[in-house]
Amino acid sequence: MASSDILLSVRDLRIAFHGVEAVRGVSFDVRPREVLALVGESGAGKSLTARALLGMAPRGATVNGEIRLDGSPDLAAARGRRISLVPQDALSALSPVHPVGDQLAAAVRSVHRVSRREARARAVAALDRVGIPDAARRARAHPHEYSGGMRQRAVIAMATLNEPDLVVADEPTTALDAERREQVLRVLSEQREAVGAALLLVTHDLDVVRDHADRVLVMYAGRTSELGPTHTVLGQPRAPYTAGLLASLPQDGPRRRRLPTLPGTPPAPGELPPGCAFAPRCPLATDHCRSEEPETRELDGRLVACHHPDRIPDDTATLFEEEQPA
Ligand SMILES: Nc1ncnc2c1ncn2[C@@H]1O[C@H](COP(=O)(O)OP(=O)(O)OP(=O)(O)O)[C@@H](O)[C@H]1O
Repeated sequence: MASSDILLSVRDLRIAFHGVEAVRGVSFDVRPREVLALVGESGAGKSLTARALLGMAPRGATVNGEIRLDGSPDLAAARGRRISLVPQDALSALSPVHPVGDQLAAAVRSVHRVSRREARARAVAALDRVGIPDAARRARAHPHEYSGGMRQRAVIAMATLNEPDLVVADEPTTALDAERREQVLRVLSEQREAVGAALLLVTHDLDVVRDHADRVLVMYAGRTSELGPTHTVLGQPRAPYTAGLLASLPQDGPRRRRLPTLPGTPPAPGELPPGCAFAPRCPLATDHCRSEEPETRELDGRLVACHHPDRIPDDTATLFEEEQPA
């Protein structure tokens, strides 16, 4: 693939706390305008990975590996301009003491040499674009005067205002109810497309991945479990962990199933088992899995880290299925 097809490249990203790695050598590319979803259970390292792209690793974290934007490792100037963040909690992105419109106008002026009046007009237009009703008046209100969904839309307006190349959205809808979630994801998708940005979308929700992502990176215990086009990975997973996540989704059908069907919990960073970190929860695990961690390799149009990807049945749900007596 030509390098111009790659907007952002991440190679062997490792993030450690006190010498214990929570992200253990993750590599992926983000292509211009694509939506790449990062999924996995809590603690997989999704947020750490996403925030490392913005230089926002938590205090005490040691970050190693290579992150390049358009081939350049010098990301300092790009962060906040060419790469922007939509966080889980809009209140963490907005100052409580300034009107929302002022904050958006300040973001405009941090990048463009325009008058205050022009910056303000762009801020109001951006709020209008994300569906804030009566945007000119609302621009004068403070964040606490907005509903949760409106605040999240205002943050999307702020994150796309300066036409970044990449938006990083870290669980952008977790704090919202189901109806608002759909609305906020739609607004995010519209604004991203309008400015021509790529999106790295951190989520727990495979339905969101299916509906919004071109490709998906499934993370487990700080590593890549599976990475490839969404329809390939979710349509016919080759990592038992992906199959387990899919099996845990509520499904329609004649058979009633107990949920969640993926047994156990992921290991904490300092408590990894020997071999494959997923082995203690994996119905396919062998002695080989319990002694040697699998490398990622290419298979059927995706990357997968598993010693036995060929043993996954076509009907992947049966791998973890627990039928209940009717
Ligand atoms: N500030 C921190 N100090 C120490 N360890 C941390 C810190 N932040 C994260 N970790 C460790 O890294 C692991 C991965 O964290 P991360 O926030 O990336 O998980 P995640 O996949 O985004 O989970 P969630 O879906 O719950 O947000 C955590 O389980 C924790 O062990």
